[in-house]
Amino acid sequence: MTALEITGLTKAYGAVRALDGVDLSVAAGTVHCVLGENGAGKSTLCHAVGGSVAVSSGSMRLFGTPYAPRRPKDALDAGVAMVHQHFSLVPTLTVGENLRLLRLRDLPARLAWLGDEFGLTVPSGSRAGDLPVGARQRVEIVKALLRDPRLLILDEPTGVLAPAEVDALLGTCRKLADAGRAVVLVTHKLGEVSRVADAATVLRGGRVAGAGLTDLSPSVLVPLMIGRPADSLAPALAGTLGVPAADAARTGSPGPARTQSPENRGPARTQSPENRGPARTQSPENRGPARTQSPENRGPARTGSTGSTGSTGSPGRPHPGEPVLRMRDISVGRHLDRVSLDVAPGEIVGVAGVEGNGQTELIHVLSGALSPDTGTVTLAGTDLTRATPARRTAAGLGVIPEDRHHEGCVPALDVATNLYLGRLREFRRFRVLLDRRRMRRAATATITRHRISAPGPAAPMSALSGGNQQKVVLARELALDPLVCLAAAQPTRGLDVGAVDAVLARIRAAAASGVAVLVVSSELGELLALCDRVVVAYRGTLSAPIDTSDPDAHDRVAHLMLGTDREAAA
Ligand SMILES: Nc1ncnc2c1ncn2[C@@H]1O[C@H](COP(=O)(O)OP(=O)(O)OP(=O)(O)O)[C@@H](O)[C@H]1O
Repeated sequence: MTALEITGLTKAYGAVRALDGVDLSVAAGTVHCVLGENGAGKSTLCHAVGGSVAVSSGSMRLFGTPYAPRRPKDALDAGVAMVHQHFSLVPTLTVGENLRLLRLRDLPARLAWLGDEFGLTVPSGSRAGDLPVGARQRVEIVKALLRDPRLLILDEPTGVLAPAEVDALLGTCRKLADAGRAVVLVTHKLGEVSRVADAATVLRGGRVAGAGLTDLSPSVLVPLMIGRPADSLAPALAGTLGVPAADAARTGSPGPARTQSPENRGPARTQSPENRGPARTQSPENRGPARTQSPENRGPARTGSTGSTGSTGSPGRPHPGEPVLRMRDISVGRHLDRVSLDVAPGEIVGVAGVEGNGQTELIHVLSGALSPDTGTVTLAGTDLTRATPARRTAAGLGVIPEDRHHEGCVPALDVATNLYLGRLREFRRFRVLLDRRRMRRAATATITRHRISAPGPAAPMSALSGGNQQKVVLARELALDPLVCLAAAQPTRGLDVGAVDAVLARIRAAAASGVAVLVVSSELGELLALCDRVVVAYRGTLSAPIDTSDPDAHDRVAHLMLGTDREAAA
């Protein structure tokens, strides 16, 4: 039986054809993945099925019956539930209050059923806005499942989940499918596709590039998604794609080079030292200031040294440079307990950890969204502990927040303004007027350079796909002048594989030009490939830094993340 049959679906936003004659067939009892690069039309397709976007033409059938939802309620009544890319919880209400807004008569019984059947529980008494994004996402999933849908649509649900939560969610998808329901899952992670999908459809530029695919290997899917072969991507992407590093190694692709020179290319990172990419920082050639011509890398004179987070300089590493970012004794409520962290110019330090262990608060302290109870933040000797965002920007601190839809951009403003937020005075005319034409010209160049898929610089941010909104935030922070330190939370979350490749290269280029880089990520493989050192956030504390060239780095970090190192020590 076909659960969902879509024929010739078209949706135009002005000149942009978000969907252009899309056909899709999802069989009952299956999990069907929808893939494609940022802006390919995946969310628009989900919204059309979920009743929140009115299509221009085309038709749908749901379990054999004509289906044309005009609003989300029509979809819900027909048994279609959707988990959106952006959160829909009311942040000021508790989780329980949010769930009661659904007006389901037997809510406690349904919650108990979800707990028994899928192991899904929610912190009913917590304020939704206080939850880490992973927990919020879990509540969104519970909200959708409470309605016991025949068709569940999940638009990139796993980006914010910890590995164990991803496993649980994929298990839930499987159970639903095995019970005769159907699941449409949008994801950028090819590892998830091969684990859970029965079939996949790839969209490209609003059209179907591959329909009903059952060979779900990266070598088949990647070219359909981004128009170039899988082996053109760096193996550092293995973690992000969710494919085993060995898969990437088989493709023989270039290594996680810190610079673009061929000498710096190498094989995939695995746990054995032989398979490590080449020394990323040891040779002076790799550290050179290599200041590129792009505006992203303009900045003050830098040492180009790979510094240290302090305690554990490993043998063979160059003499660490003086840290430029110093966080000292930072405490935030019960989230951070006297945490200290240093990053030197040219160094990439990663913060690993299961979500909810203080990483979010660490970035909030850097962005100024949170004032620490104790401690100081200094950048190049300037105290920024309680500085305004404008002063942080002026000091050269770029911050890419975790929840960029709410914290990183202003959806109602145009793309150009979002690209230059905090720097608008550069485009002033006669001190007061904003020279929009000049700003939009500059924005157009940035849009092209960063391959942002947008109708133009004057388009509202809300018209961009999730991944492209993220690219705008990244482009803005990388373009700070000076850029002394970049703190990026989950910088590749929600990006397609080609964009992840480009973002990692940009972060490496920034470090190569002397920028101190702090990356918070739940992608352990990505952190190990990208960073010089990794510290692990666990229950509000940070571990001593682990050198990523240590052959045991992966295992050590994994143990620290789970707290099992303490058990072993005990
Ligand atoms: N409200 C809107 N107004 C104008 N254009 C829009 C609107 N919503 C989406 N678009 C455009 O439609 C196209 C498809 O967007 P969509 O969000 O469906 O992409 P996506 O495949 O989900 O991308 P991502 O992986 O980044 O989430 C994009 O070019 C986007 O800019």
